[in-house]
Amino acid sequence: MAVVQTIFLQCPSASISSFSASPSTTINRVSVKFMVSCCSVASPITVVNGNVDKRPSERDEVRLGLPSKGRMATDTLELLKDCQLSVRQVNPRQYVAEIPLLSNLEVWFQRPKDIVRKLVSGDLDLGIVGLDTVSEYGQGNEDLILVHDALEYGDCHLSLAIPKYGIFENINSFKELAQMPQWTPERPLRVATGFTYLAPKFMKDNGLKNVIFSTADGALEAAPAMGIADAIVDLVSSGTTLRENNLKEIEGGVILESQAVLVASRKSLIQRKGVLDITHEMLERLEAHLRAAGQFTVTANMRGSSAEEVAERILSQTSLSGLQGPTVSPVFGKRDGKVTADYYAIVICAPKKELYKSVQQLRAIGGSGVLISPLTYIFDEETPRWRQLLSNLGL
Ligand SMILES: Nc1ncnc2c1ncn2[C@@H]1O[C@H](COP(=O)(O)OP(=O)(O)OP(=O)(O)O)[C@@H](O)[C@H]1O
Ligand SMILES: O=P(O)(O)OC[C@H]1O[C@H](OP(=O)(O)OP(=O)(O)O)[C@H](O)[C@@H]1O
Ligand SMILES: [Mg+2]
Repeated sequence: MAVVQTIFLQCPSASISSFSASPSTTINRVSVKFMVSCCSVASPITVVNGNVDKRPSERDEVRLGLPSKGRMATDTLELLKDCQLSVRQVNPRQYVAEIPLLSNLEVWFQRPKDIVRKLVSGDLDLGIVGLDTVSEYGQGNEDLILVHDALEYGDCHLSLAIPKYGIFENINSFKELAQMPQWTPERPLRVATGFTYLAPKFMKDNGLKNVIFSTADGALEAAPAMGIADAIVDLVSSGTTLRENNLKEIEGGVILESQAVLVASRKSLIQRKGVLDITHEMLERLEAHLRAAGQFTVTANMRGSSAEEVAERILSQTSLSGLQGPTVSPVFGKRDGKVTADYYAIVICAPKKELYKSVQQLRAIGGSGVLISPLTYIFDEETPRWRQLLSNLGL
């Protein structure tokens, strides 16, 4: 008969990967139950005869992890607010909050990397973080599913950068860097990075063997000038930090393009009650908002002999097609005692980028009184990402 033991580990930043494997190798025919207490959230992992129990922890609430600090934190709350999913947090030091519109959902504010770790461990069901964080801390774990891969903020890329000066002056591509005779087993290329999974993987995948890595939490860009490293792998967005530190990116040196994403645990989506429904609603709202954010509603009046004739004129112009096509409605007036429609009101959606072009095209075909208003949401019949998610889950 199996013996079950419970051990409590108290660790401020416990990650499952740091300890889950070792006990299972030494304990045979004995079940050990660890309680990992981390930021006041405790969840059991049961190791039965060497196998980690992957059942979701016992709780009824669905948990969404949001960044507690850093540049992603405010933008994430703003995006949710724009989707009418405002987060209610009693005070900023409280790590648990709610979205009143989504009952049975708990919001947990966590560091981005801990959101990914807790999705993997089953302590969170959903999370919003940068793709770079999912890739670095998720390490290709198949339990992590990207529900929405482009939330349109937090844009940056993970890149290899080298000095502009010295032996690197004429090196402009990864290939040239890899072929430099300087890198040998005795004197490898020294790379400083906080991305200790993605950076070595990239080097290995691209065949650069003579390389070693050092890690630091911030201000990596200083490492080459300090003589600690030859190159760095770090996030770049405006490129200012690299420029100010005399570093350059090289062709073939981009490891990952990143922006904020909505990520979920596959296990939670399939097994935990309520997760799929909440995910569906969040996805619909996010898609509807993000689609609308790029468009304006344009209304105008046009003289015409029939709705079809007006529609034909509109459809002859490339920037005026709208979502499904223009809405054309008669505007009735009285002429010689008879009710007639000499004018038609038209409503279309136009991409923000093409706004002025749309107005010019409308004028060219006889449009007048052109009104432009912001669009809040565009709900389609079904979001393609939802269909994709269901098929990914085999549902
Ligand atoms: N310069 C940048 N511009 C845009 N987005 C960025 C930039 N740097 C990072 N990000 C995105 O924001 C996320 C959070 O980065 P941020 O630096 O704010 O927090 P952090 O790295 O967790 O904290 P810290 O830098 O204090 O360790 C990153 O994972 C990335 O997705
Ligand atoms: O291309 P840029 O717009 O200059 O941005 C890039 C910088 O932004 C991030 O640093 P952050 O501001 O998060 O500071 P950190 O080094 O303390 O993480 C990143 O680590 C780069 O250093
Ligand atoms: Mg940072």
